Amino acid sequence: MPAPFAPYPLSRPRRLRRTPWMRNLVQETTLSVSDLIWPLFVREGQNELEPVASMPGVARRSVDLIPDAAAEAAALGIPVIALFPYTEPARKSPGCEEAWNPENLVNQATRAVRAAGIEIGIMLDVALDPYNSLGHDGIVRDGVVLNDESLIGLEKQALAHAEAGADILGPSDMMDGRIAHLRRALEREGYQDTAIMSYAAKYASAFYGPFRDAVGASGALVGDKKTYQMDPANSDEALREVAQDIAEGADMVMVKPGMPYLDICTRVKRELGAPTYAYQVSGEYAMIQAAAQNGWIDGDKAMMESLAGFKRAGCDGILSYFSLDVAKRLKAG
Ligand SMILES: NCC(=O)CCC(=O)O
Ligand SMILES: [Mg+2]
Repeated sequence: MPAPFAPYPLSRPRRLRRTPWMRNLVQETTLSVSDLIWPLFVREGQNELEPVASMPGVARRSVDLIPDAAAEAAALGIPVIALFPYTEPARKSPGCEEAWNPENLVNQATRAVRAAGIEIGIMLDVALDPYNSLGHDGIVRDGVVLNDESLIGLEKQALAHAEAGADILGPSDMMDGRIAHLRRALEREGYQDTAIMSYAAKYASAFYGPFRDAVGASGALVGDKKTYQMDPANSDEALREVAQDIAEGADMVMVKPGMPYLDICTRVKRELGAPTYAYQVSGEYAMIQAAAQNGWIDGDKAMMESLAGFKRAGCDGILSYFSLDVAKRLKAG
């Protein structure tokens, strides 16, 4: 039989796929528990564990339950948890003052984890949307999301989070100049060791829907976020955004969402070489869970494959709602 292409039969790629040990030997990337950041939702009350309907398997926990979740993550080797608040509507305002309340939910939860002596990193978002009655990440006046005025609030929020004990701040607001502004404030106030993981290339995406449900922001948002989050059509612009945040003092950078933007992850890692993370956002999680619940895909396998994709694309780590399940699977081997 004639060879269908020149190297065959000298090259038979299937040789390297014959057995599990051979497949392990030639595996190019590995997903490890140390790649994972686990987002958790915090709510008011005592001993409350409230499922989020649009995110099967995800719940909002009252502050008192956060240390147990953190301890479980730490025991599995997950390096970082990220805390997000479900803010009661009565605590939201156009001025977003709850964002820098030392006693807001994420600050309380951070202190509770610290008080319990759990060895795990804590990341807190810096953005005004969970606290804004208008649902936007910055201060709104006459229908416009104001850039420089928003930085003043973001600075107060960042300092309150650093004071509460956050190890990593995640500015997710996409205002221009926020990283330099926050970095200077942190230096000035003595928080020089507080790391910044910038949501540097954050797209105006339809995949955030379930998250807004989880934090109670779905009803609040007036209009859309296209004047500050990026156009999904753009790639070079992401490189400029990320380079700017690194120059302004970001220690780590993030691409968000994840799966539809793996090309951006690859470019950012290759061209800028910074510690690069992807956020596998709520809509990506919900798609996999919904299909799995319908029996249309094997949810566990799809979960592991989706995270392997981030590593192959060049990411150093992933924020994923699957983190706990992934860590358990990796431990089981
Ligand atoms: N700043 C954090 C998010 O906006 C998360 C979005 C999502 O999971 O859909
Ligand atoms: Mg920017």
